[in-house]
Amino acid sequence: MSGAVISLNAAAATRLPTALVVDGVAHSYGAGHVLRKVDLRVAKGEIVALLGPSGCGKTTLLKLIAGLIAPSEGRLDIAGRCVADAASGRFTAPEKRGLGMVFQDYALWPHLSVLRNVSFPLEMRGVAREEWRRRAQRALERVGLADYGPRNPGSMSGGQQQRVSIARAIVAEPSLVLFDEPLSNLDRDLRDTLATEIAALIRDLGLSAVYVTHDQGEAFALADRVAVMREGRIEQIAAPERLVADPASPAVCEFLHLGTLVRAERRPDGYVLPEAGLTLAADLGAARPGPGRLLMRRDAVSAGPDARGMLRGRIVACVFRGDHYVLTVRVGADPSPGADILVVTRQRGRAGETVPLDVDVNRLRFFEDGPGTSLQTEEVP
Ligand SMILES: Nc1ncnc2c1ncn2[C@@H]1O[C@H](COP(=O)(O)OP(=O)(O)OP(=O)(O)O)[C@@H](O)[C@H]1O
Repeated sequence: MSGAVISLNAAAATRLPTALVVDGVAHSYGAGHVLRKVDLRVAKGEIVALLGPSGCGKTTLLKLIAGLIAPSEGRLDIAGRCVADAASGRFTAPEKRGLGMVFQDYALWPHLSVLRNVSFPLEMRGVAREEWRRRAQRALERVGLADYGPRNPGSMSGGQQQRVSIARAIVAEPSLVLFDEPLSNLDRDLRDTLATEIAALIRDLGLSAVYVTHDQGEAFALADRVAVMREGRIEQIAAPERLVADPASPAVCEFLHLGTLVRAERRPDGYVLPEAGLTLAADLGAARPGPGRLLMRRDAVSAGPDARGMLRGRIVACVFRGDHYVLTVRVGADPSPGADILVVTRQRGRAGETVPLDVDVNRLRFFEDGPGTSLQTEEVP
């Protein structure tokens, strides 16, 4: 996206308060809660992605922010103004919240030209004709569609239509832009390009955004912070690098595919893996002993001719990933059922082959059992 920049008045921008505050917000569509006391703050100029599996409540949270539904508990502030408060019954209609929205299905009016689709939010506010024409044209230039104003949206590709809806979302320079899986109908290459462009656009314009996706790559490419959601809660919110380096729970490890999670018992002299019937020796000093899950990051386990062979395992599967192979290696002494560990290698492995493995115990991460830890033990490569 290139062209003229629609810029916020810098002095006004610095005076704006936090873009969004979600305070103890809960929601249910009927019997069960689909959102449970969610807290979230989005700073001015920040992009936060809501990432999580289907049904975890991402869209419900976005709809609450948009004003398409009302919270059953809690309060929402946008740009320092309360827009919903369950306790007092306060509720501001969506069109009065000062938001831009981009949906998965573009939501363009087929009977209006591209320019009129983009100018619609300005026309609704009573902006004079010359002014809305000029600003809509600038927004189209900003998304790389300067010459498309007179066209009909139906005659454009999916990617172009989504650019039109992005132009419409930013034309009124809202303090907050909401994105609901905007790229999921597009092919992979276009998704990567548009994700980068959306992030640059939001930053150039000094806007803030909440971006719903179930695609980790997309979330990591464009967000300053990513909120990993699970079962109606935010399990962890942090910068992408921090999520990977310091995951808060087994569920976050599973969702982000950070490695293999195996059941383990932590003891002062190492980790006992009951499924494999073996112990990984490590000096764990004063760490509290007990049962839990052990994250074996892919880069914590190595296989191949140079491995000293702390463990031995049998290759169960080998998947080629373009520039590396992912082996599933079953470790364990009979009669234990064995534990499957994912290992990244440069060489193809054959199913049935026995391989020596090295484990860097300093790169393991242990999660004590407790409320909230996931029961799922295997990671999908
Ligand atoms: N209008 C509705 N009436 C009843 N239940 C609903 C309604 N909308 C959503 N739900 C339920 O609320 C839960 C959360 O749905 P939500 O759409 O927020 O999840 P999501 O994380 O956005 O999922 P997806 O990625 O599949 O869109 C799901 O169990 C869903 O079935």
